[in-house]
Amino acid sequence: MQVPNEGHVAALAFPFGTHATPLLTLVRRLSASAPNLKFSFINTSKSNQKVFSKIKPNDYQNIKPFNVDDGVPEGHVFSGDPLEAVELFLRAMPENFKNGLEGAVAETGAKITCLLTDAFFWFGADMGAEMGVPWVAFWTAAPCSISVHMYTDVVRNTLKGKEENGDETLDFIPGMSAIRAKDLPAGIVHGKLEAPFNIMVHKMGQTLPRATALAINSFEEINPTITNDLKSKLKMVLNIGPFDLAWPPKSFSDESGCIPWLDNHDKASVAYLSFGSLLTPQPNELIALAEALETQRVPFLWSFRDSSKLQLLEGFLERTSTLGKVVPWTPQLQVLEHPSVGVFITHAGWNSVSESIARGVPMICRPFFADQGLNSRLVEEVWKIGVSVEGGNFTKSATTKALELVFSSGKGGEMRENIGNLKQKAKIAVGSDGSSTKNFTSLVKVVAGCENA
Ligand SMILES: [O-]c1cc(O)cc2[o+]c(-c3ccc(O)cc3)c(O[C@@H]3O[C@H](CO)[C@H](O)[C@H](O)[C@H]3O)cc12
Ligand SMILES: O=c1ccn([C@@H]2O[C@H](COP(=O)(O)OP(=O)(O)O)[C@@H](O)[C@H]2O)c(=O)[nH]1
Repeated sequence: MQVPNEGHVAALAFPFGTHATPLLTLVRRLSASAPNLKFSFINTSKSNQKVFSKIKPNDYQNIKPFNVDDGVPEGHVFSGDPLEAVELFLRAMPENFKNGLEGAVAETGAKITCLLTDAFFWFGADMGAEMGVPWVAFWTAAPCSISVHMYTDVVRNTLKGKEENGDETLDFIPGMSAIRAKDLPAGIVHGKLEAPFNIMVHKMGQTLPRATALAINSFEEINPTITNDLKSKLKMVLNIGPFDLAWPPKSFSDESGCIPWLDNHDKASVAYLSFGSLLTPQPNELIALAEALETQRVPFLWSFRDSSKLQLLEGFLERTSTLGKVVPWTPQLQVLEHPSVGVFITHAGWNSVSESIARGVPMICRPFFADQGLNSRLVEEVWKIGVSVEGGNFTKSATTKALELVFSSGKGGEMRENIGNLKQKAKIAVGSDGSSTKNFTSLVKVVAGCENA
């Protein structure tokens, strides 16, 4: 594809959770398709160090990181509340990004020709308008969750006064008839509606119609009804994923020897556990998980990021040293790809759910916050490719029941068939004539400033 324009794209990253990593992957994909473009990746220093440390300098020749203020005062002592860093950052926006943009233009000598931001940053609409450039919003979660944020006012008005136990369904929103009020992210109908993060996400839902394009790390066929509804409300909706299928990493690191360990196990026999980059279950749930795995003698590979909590499992780790393996981090894509992995016990973060679908691994979901409840509901009730933990948190009995369901029941076989079908649809979407491939071509044209994208 001919992309004639010299251009300078500013990418603005949300530095928490797994947001900056997929945005950098997208920027790298765009840079590979449009080598004439310059990219400035504007993010906090801490998040830039994390995401750029995972790739080789040769992999980002036209991409330059710029660091912005994270809003944390000099000498600040954190309370331990994970929301504190997020709210300090939100207070620094959008001034910190305006300063970042000025720095990028000054250093490169090239004015910005396209604004590509995490979809959270609703102010991209005003910034793009002031600069006279397209604003492309990038949503790193599922189409379903962006939809509920666009319908927030409708949800609030429709459910007002009706919500008792959260079982009310959103059948008044296209594609949402299986979703309950209790599955929604906080800040829509439950939680602190006026908390800074929830105000930001509410404004996002109201402002997205001003975006030139909304890019999503998903594929149209995963939920056609929601995709078509979003297309009826937005200028351009471009599902361009799953990224890890569309643009697979060339290499990976397996410092803990996960793959050789999996090689010694039978097909579909291992439970893989991971709760993303932010979360570790509470002690009682960790112990319940361990008891279920040990009693059921299920081989397990456990990505356990908070080493300070490992001592909770001391006896368990000794007794199960020949049954399971606990590591601080795994090459998750390659682990899910391995034929020995039979189930993914997950928090249902979108990247993890998408990666599990792309590799055909059924899930046991234990959502904690944000969009995880939504994703878990889609897994269990819409796509029928896994289960949510009964009662909402890990107990020995609920975990045992979920493991038996996936590994040993007819329903488990149905889940494997259903996720195999979704995996096939994902592969077609990223194929040479697939919907995600076509959408990515359109996105390159928008970002490169080509007319009639
Ligand atoms: O890192 C985060 C810190 C925080 O205080 C709030 C969130 O919220 C969300 C979020 C909220 C609402 C929604 O509809 C989607 C996401 C965060 O997004 C994370 O996105 C991941 C995909 O990139 C994944 O879906 C995780 O489950 C989300 O936590 C992060 C934070
Ligand atoms: O041991 C691990 C655990 C997680 N991940 C990756 O971390 C991301 C987690 O993103 P997700 O959206 O699931 O959750 P979040 O981190 O935002 O809570 C996914 O891409 C996983 O492949 C990984 O590579 N190794």
